[in-house]
Amino acid sequence: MTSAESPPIETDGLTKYYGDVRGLEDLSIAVERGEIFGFLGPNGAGKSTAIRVLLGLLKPTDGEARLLGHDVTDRTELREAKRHLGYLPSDVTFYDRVTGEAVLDYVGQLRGDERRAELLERFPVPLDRNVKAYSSGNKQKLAIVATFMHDPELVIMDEPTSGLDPLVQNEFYDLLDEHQQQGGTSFFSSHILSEVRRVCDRVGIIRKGRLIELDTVDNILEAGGTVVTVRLEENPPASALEFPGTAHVERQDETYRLVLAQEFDTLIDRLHEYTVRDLTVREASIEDVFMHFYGESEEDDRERETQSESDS
Ligand SMILES: Nc1ncnc2c1ncn2[C@@H]1O[C@H](COP(=O)(O)OP(=O)(O)OP(=O)(O)O)[C@@H](O)[C@H]1O
Repeated sequence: MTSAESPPIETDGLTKYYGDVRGLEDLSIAVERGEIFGFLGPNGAGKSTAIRVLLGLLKPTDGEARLLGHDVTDRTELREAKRHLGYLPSDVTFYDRVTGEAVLDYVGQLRGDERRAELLERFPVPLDRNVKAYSSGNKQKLAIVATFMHDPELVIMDEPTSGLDPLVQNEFYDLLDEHQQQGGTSFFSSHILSEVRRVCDRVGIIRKGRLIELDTVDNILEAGGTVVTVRLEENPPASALEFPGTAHVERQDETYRLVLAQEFDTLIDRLHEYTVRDLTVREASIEDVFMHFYGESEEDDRERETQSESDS
């Protein structure tokens, strides 16, 4: 299969353990050509591990990964894939004591730089200054220029907008849109839900190394579109208000906050059993909808388990 026919990113059962520590478990995804794909999950979920395996920087423990149709565990194939790939790491580091200009010259010689002048106009940096003296925002802008200047088919980015001010962020989102319009594919990890809403077509959410959701942003938002806050006199446990259609229920004293699809009939049936003191309904934000995928940290999980053991 030629690279033009295969998905730009394809993994099958991809797994990575660091000794006994699970980094990533059984990841199977296919990112389609022209897609902007967001890779989300809480700290330590396995996003960077997945990205590093995809780039051939880490050897998988099990499973397969292909970039633009090339097996990333085969050196020759990986080299071929990288000619058409842009990579923006999360912790951008450049060799000390070189100018921004020299960094771009070096990367340009390796991969090409036909978009360099245009991108520098959009993401200006002090080219003649030593990169060591760059602010974190300028380092990130230089890295964006270096990532996109050979006009790659596929870009893989680890938290690309960290350190950027809002105007530069917007310029970056426009760049992703244009890249997409020209048939390019983007895959990036992010913690910023507003940017996911703004740019992503589809997201994969991982937690504790495993993929727990894979869908379009629109479908995910539609499935959990409303936030209901209700105050009940009887103080039942939060689970009393969980039913198919609720994405998330949390309780604080006598107030319950539900994120749910438009399942109002079921909700009203449930509430019928209680004395309702107060009720408000509003449209859910992306934070409301996505938060339950993040859920608690492993520490909170343990705390909750301990709590329920001592309650019983
Ligand atoms: N070099 C390593 N050696 C041992 N364990 C590691 C190593 N790198 C990552 N891990 C572990 O693998 C798991 C996944 O980490 P990873 O960095 O991929 O998460 P992440 O989703 O990128 O997190 P963040 O959002 O904080 O960047 C974590 O439990 C982490 O502690």
